[in-house]
Amino acid sequence: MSIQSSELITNDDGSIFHLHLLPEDLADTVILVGDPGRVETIATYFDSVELKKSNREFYTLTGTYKNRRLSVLSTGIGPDNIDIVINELDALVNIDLKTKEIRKEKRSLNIVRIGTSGSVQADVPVNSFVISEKSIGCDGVLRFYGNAPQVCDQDFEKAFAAHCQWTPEAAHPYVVNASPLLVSRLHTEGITIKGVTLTAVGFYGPQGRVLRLPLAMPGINDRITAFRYKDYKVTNYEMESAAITGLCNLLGHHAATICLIIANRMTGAASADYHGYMNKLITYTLDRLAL
Ligand SMILES: O=P(O)(O)O[C@H]1O[C@H](CO)[C@@H](O)[C@H]1O
Ligand SMILES: O=c1cc[nH]c(=O)[nH]1
Repeated sequence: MSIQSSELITNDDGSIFHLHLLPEDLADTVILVGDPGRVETIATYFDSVELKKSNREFYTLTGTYKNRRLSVLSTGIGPDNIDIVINELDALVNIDLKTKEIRKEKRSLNIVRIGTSGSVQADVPVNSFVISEKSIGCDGVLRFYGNAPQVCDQDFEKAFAAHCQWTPEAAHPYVVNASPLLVSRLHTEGITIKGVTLTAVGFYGPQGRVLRLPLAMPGINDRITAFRYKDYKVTNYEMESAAITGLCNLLGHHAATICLIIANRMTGAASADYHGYMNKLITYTLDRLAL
């Protein structure tokens, strides 16, 4: 049965609606970044570039690094964009865009986010590299998908919401696991830290920042810092990891996030050399993916 044109929109050239990509434009390993400028930075390390396409905040570049074909794509900021990006990446590989029929043989992509992030633990300092072994989604995106509970750790969710006194007026947090294969490929003892990443739906209030507006959950960051579940503690805040991981788990793709800590919310420190360390994180990650 084919999907209606209103549900899966394509452009005049046959490309998918927002990403403006054709199936052949995409490598099996896709690096996601928030900032379109970071796509160009990553490409400076490539041996060759075969394609550049952009629409809105979605800038895609495909090329090779040490003979491995990779695509790099900017998502812009926030989990709402992730709903678009992951559904469209999946459609590119698992739906025939001409007939709009779901393919019988499914393909799995490796999707790795390279991001920036704020630490919520004094012992996870600025300039460290954190791999999100688990992500806690406070964004609500996954809650719109009927089979979401199948990929969520509901005991962890309940413990987190109870400890943090999470308001029922905000979306109930969901907890998802990164691909163990990608986590072990990206992790090196002494270089990366495995952690639990909180995906917020905004940068200010949703990450407990107060400028002129009071918080609905005062003291939330202290409760997040103190939270423990089994051997886990929350390490960092960003804005995409849980939505990427949750949707990839539902759709059968492998996903992981690795972030540079640019701010420490507990000590008040900010990275003095964010771009230098981002370059180090990029080359580290490219080398791990090229193995
Ligand atoms: O540096 P990127 O990848 O954009 O990631 C982080 O930075 C943005 C906020 O400044 C959010 O997208 C957050 O997730
Ligand atoms: O504190 C931070 C830093 C980067 N990105 C975020 O989302 N939060």
